[in-house]
Amino acid sequence: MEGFSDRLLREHHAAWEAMQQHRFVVDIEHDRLPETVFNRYLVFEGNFVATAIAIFALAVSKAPGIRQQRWLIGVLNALVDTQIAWFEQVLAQRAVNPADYPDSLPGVLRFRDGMLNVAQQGSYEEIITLMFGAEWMYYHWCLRVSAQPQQDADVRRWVEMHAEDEFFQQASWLKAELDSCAQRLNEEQRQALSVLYGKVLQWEIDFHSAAYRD
Ligand SMILES: Cc1ncc(CO)c(N)n1
Repeated sequence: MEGFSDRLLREHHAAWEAMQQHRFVVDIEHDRLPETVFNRYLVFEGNFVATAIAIFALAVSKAPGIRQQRWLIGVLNALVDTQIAWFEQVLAQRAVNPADYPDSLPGVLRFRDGMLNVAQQGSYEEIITLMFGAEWMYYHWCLRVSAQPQQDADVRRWVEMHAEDEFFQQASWLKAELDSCAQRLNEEQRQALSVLYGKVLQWEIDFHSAAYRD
């Protein structure tokens, strides 16, 4: 039988494909992403790590048991240590000053506030839907693009970080957890999660488009 996560992928195939073929993704695939776009994206992403920490912390507090909490705390640890450190190092090395790239753009704010509001107001299942939406999509484009070369070592590393087995395990855990959560929901609740998943993909598309603003 089709799992719930595969149902979401099927129901939102058009938005999924729009993200997989987003200008940002295809520019990296063809090794032609403008440096200013990547620098701006790094600032937006670095700021989003703080939001992601808040979202995963809310998931820990709303999780149904210790098994889920143990895994999610591992994710939090990676965000707080490895990810934050990577952004500090890469922004310094590229001499990118976040103040030069204001992130109060509609696409960035909708993504950040949309995700954070759902995490604050919503259920554990909704938070799992958010993060499955973000990570499974990201893993897939990075895996495809990692087969092509990127000259900029930071762009290359960024793609690799999201095509590696560790990130695949994280995205797969969210997928399996969502399938398991959905078994305990009625059809109306599943429909609501499907609507939410569609929003996440659209928020992602708009977030990635925002990096092109000059
Ligand atoms: C904007 C965005 N979406 C998804 C991911 C995957 O974690 C990410 N790092 N950034």
